[in-house]
Parts: sequence; C-alpha cells; structure tokens
Amino acid sequence: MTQRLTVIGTGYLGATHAACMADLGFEVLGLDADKDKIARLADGDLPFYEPGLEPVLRRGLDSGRLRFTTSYEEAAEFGDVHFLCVGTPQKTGEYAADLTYVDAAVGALAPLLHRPCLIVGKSTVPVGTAARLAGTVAESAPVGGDAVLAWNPEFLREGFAVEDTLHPDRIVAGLPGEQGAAEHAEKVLREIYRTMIAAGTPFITADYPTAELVKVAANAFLATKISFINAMAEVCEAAHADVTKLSEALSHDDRIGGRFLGPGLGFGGGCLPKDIRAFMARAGELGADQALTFLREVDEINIRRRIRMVDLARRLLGGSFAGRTVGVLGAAFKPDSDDVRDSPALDVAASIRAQGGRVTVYDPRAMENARRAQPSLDFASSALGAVRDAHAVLLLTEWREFRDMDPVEVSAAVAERNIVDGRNALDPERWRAAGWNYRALGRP
Ligand SMILES: NC(=O)C1=CN([C@@H]2O[C@H](COP(=O)(O)OP(=O)(O)OC[C@H]3O[C@@H](n4cnc5c(N)ncnc54)[C@H](O)[C@@H]3O)[C@@H](O)[C@H]2O)C=CC1
Ligand SMILES: O=C(O)[C@H]1O[C@H](OP(=O)(O)OP(=O)(O)OC[C@H]2O[C@@H](n3ccc(=O)[nH]c3=O)[C@H](O)[C@@H]2O)[C@H](O)[C@@H](O)[C@@H]1O
Repeated sequence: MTQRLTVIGTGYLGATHAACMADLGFEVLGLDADKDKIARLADGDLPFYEPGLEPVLRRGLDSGRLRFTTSYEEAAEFGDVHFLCVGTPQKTGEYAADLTYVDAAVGALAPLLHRPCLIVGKSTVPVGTAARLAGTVAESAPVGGDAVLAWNPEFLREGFAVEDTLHPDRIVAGLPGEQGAAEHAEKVLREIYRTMIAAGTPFITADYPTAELVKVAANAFLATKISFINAMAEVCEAAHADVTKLSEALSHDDRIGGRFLGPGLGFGGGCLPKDIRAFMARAGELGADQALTFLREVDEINIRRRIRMVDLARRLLGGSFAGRTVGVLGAAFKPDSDDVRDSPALDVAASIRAQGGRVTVYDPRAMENARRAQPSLDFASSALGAVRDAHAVLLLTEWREFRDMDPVEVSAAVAERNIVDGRNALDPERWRAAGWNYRALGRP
C-alpha cells in the first residue's frame, strides 16, 4: 500500500492537503521553499487562518505521521507520491499564469528521483502544463519512466478547506497517455482517495488537458454566475428593483440554483480572478480566444462592483470623501479566511483613502495580512473601533460578527448613521428602524 506522501508547497492548499492526508493515516512530509513557514508548521502553528485546520495539523504532528522540511533531497528520498501544491499567481502586468514556481518545484525534484514514484499536480495550471512537465520529468528523472506524472486538480474553498479536502464533490485524475503509466497512476490515486471513493465520491479519469480544463472551467463558471447576478444588480439599480429578491426568486429554479448567486461586491481572492484571466490568456495562445471573450465581461462586471461601491459611498457622503471618516468592516476576500489576495474590501478601502477619505479598517482575522498589503490605511482592533466617529460604515466582508451587530449599539459610536451593506448581509428593516440610512448596491 502507498504510505509515504510528500506535499510540495505548503500554503493554503498544500498545508491543508498535508494535514488531512496525515489524518487519513498516511505518512506525510510537507516541503516549502519558505523556511519560516516550515518552522511554524513544524511547531503546530498554522501560518494562516483556516477554521478547523490547526487541530488536524497538531494531530498529524503528535502522531509522528506529519513532518516538514525544506529539503528536496529528503522529499525525493521519502516519497512514493509527490503532490505539487505550489502557487500559480497571475504574472505581473499580464493575464497569464506565472509558472515559475511549478517549474522550479519540478526542476528541483525530478533530478533527485532515484526510485519509482508518482508525481501528482494539484496546482491550478494552464492547459498543456502537465504534458510539458511530464516531458521535464522524463528527461531529468534518473529513474526514467518509473517516475509518472498525474494531474489531480483541487476544488477546495478557503474557509471550508478541511471539509472540502476530506469530502470533495468529485475527484478528477488526469492520466498520462501511455497505458501502463496511466493504469499505475489511477491505481495509486484510487488507493490514496479510497475512503472518499468508498463514501461515494465520483472518481473521474481523463487525459491531462481535460483534467486541467475541468479546474479552470469550474472557476470560470462560478465567476460567471457571480458576475451574472451582479450584472442584474446594475439593471436593478437603473430600474429601482431589488436584486436580492430577484436572486432569491431565481434560486428556487433548480436549473439555476441559489449558490454563487449572491449579489454584492463581487469575487476576489487568490483564485477566481487570476484563474479566469489565465484561462483567457491560454485560450488566446491556443487560438481559441473567441470562445472566452465573455470572461472579459465577467471580469469587468466584477471590477465595476468595487468602483460602484466607492461611488455609492461618495454619493452618500455628499459627493466627496475630503474630511470624511469611513469605517470599513472586513478586509479578507471572504469571511472565515485571512486571505487578502485581490480582496474587494481592501481595494475599496484603499480607493476611498486615495480619494481623500479617512479610512479605518477592522477584520476579525485578516489584520496582519491587510496591514502588510495596505500599510497606508488605519486599522482598529474592533468593529466598534473601526466605526468610531465615522460618517459612513461600509460592510465589505460578511463575517458573522458583523452580521450580528446591533444597530443601536453601533449608533452610539458613529458620527452619522450611514451604512452601505456591500454583501447584502444585514437586515435593512432592522437598521432602518434604528435610524440608519441603509444602502446596498442593486437595491432601492
Ligand atoms: N487557496 C485555495 O483555496 C486553492 C488553491 N488552488 C491552487 O493551488 C495552488 C496553490 O495555491 P495556494 O495554496 O493558495 O498558494 P499559497 O501562496 O498559499 O502557497 C503556495 C506555497 O508554495 C510555496 N512555494 C513556491 N515555490 C516553491 C518551490 N519551488 N518549492 C517549494 N515550495 C514553493 C510558497 O512558499 C507557498 O508557501 C495555486 O495553483 C492555486 O490556484 C486550488 C484550489 C484551492
Ligand atoms: O481555485 C480555487 O482556489 C478555489 O476558488 C474558489 O474558492 P475560494 O476562492 O476559496 O472562495 P469562494 O467561496 O469561491 O469565493 C470567491 C469570491 O466570490 C465571492 N462570492 C461568492 C459567492 C457569491 O454568491 N457571491 C460572491 O460575491 C466571495 O465573496 C469571494 O470573494 C472556488 O469556490 C473553489 O472551488 C476553488 O477550489
């Protein structure tokens, strides 16, 4: 039975995967290029916030099944299976994905592979990457054809990472073209994911390009659904209609469904925005750019949400931010995460600051990352601290703590009772009853 797994790249995806695989009983060695991250993980100190993950990490460490290293030599020596979980961010100034980290990881690992193993790509990559990397492995692995590559894209959501890893909706296995290698890779992956398969999780085998495309197609669909409802919000604004009612009514149609139909400030994070852009860039390289021109619109609708949020706040404050104080609730790109990559909330806060407003931000978990990303903003250590003396309060990430706020209590802190609900997370009647001027995008 396959027992020894390495996980290369221990960020949001890799740390979760490593800890969960150890919890399933495998011996796991996590590897990252970042020494500080590895030291913290080895100490049981999760370097980011993910609900429920730290106990799983500690359990793995305590059992002795989970260890961490920065050494590729150690990883190559240890692993029967090597999971690739390094980052694939957007290139600076271009839409395309930056594959530097994936190339560096495979470039470091492959020449050290002296014994048979399976390399399993989990990072989100442009279609064609797996085939190219399989070539690199074939050229440089001393063990030759006994180092096989598979691509097994990951669909976990931050905030639900442990649950999604242990109970995925589906498992997709992109297999090599050569039959013997494909059979071997499928067998090993079925063994690794056997508890999930036994529980009924669909296990879908495909060739490399199809598996790579499933991942970006899924994120493109989710982004499109969000931008669809936000486009409806723009029309609702013009027609004085209510997009939240519209969304609710649509959601009862099973063919449409209510998930990812939440109107508001739109999508951010380290995945949806960069993935749809990388998808467009890759389709262009393949000569299929026309197929994805709609994604440019999806991206633009999404970016317009942030601009419209700033416009709405400015209008509420009489046309200018100069001399005005704005309290911003939320910095993470979504609740239950400390991730501020491409965060709509921080973008809006920074833009109001750039237009002369005094902005104070509070987030339950993302303060450290937010400070690093936007050092010119002011930060408070509580929600009430952030809204103190504010002329407008903006709710931009729908943490439970903010949804549960008592409008009467908040009234005592602010200078003026103006609130913009960027995530349609509050009950307008409750806030209006407490004397607040409640506003939201796409609602009268
Ligand atoms: N964050 C998420 O929810 C999900 C992410 N993904 C994909 O997974 C990949 C990783 O994403 P995140 O974990 O969010 O990124 P991250 O930035 O949190 O983690 C990436 C890690 O890779 C490490 N790294 C970079 N180069 C390395 C190298 N040569 N050797 C060893 N380690 C190296 C970095 O130090 C970092 O710790 C991306 O392709 C992303 O699109 C897929 C599904 C979910
Ligand atoms: O490829 C990835 O990394 C991951 O990207 C997303 O997961 P994640 O970025 O963690 O967060 P989501 O829950 O998808 O939310 C993304 C953004 O959309 C926004 N959103 C979500 C839902 C909605 O109805 N409306 C809306 O504006 C959220 O506020 C957030 O900013 C996908 O949901 C995962 O399946 C995928 O694995």
